[in-house]
Amino acid sequence: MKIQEITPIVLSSKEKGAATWASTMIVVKVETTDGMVGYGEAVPTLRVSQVFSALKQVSKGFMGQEVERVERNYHRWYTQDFYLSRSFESATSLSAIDIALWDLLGKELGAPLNKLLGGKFRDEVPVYANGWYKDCVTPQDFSVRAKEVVGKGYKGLKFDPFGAYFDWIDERGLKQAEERVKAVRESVGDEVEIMIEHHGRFNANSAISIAKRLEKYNPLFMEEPVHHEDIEGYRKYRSHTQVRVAMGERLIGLKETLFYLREGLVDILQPDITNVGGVTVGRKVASMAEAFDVEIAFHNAFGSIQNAVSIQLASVIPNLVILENFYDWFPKWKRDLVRNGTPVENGRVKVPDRPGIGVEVDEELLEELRADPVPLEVSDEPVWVVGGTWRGY
Ligand SMILES: O=C(O)C(=O)C[C@H](O)[C@H](O)CO
Ligand SMILES: [Mg+2]
Repeated sequence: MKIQEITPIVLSSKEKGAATWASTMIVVKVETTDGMVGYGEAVPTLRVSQVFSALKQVSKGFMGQEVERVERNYHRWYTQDFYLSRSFESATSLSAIDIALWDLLGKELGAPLNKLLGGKFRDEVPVYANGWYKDCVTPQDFSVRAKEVVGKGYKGLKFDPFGAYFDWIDERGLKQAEERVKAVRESVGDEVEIMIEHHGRFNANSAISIAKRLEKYNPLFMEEPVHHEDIEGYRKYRSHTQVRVAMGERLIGLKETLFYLREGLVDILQPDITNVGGVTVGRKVASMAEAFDVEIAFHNAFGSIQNAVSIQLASVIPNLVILENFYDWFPKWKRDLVRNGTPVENGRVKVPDRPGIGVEVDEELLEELRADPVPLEVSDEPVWVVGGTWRGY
């Protein structure tokens, strides 16, 4: 079965999500000479028009190739693109096409992705909630909302308590962050995991002060405490704190990931299948982390195709700790796009056994939501925060 057509499709709707980046989705549709269709997804955040164009370029490396040779097809583009290790746009395009090829392979064989990858290690995947704290500003807001989330059965919650602070945090910012975290901890009790999202925005000294203030609330991890590329900052943070560090959502390849692992900068790795290199590299990265005794918590913040493939991969690896989940805080259209949903029950998602990545896309809705690949609007609140939280009180 050969690749006949690769179509990037930008989806958008006026319905707001929990975050600006979540208002758009980039889907890739791959059609074969046998008339089969597979789906993948790429990252939109402030890159919609660039990723759309990159997909057109990367697709050229796949046209006419045999679907079944996923590793070889991946390597074909790895061979071609001199700047792949430096291009987020190329990496996410390659990842999206790779996901669609695995989807097709599963559909051709009538097997779910988990079977192609060696079978389920677990029948249900534990997930944590993100996106739940839209518009939360005061400790009281966080406390009330956190209780609702736990009421839905979630056993883990992630949130960013730092408001509009960036690079540097002062005493007032530390106090506000602590009050918010304390409010959540008191509201959910000791047995629910809380995860502190820093969005990679502090210098090392600020991040260290934060860790010292917040460690008593027993967070499962501190996510991206310093800027992604701040290697010296990570080293300093590691040598001055006792907390667990999670990072990895911006990693765009196997060897870049090896660097962070070998340097001992991370305890819980968060690769994103839609930019680390699809299923092909996502699986390798998880195994490499396993050899370093590092656990996996896949980053899973974008759309329903990413969610489906992340559940499949999370079901097969032995070193999964927990999977990110926005499903209950997606705008409705993202849930509707896929006919067979993956609801969260008791903090877990049942692993679907449908062929491929396990989604049946509503093609009519896909056409209705199709939008032009235009740049996203930029406001004072950065696109990467959960909406309405870039504020102090
Ligand atoms: O879900 C997370 O961990 C995030 O950090 C969400 C990000 O803001 C999002 O991935 C930006 O693209
Ligand atoms: Mg993050």
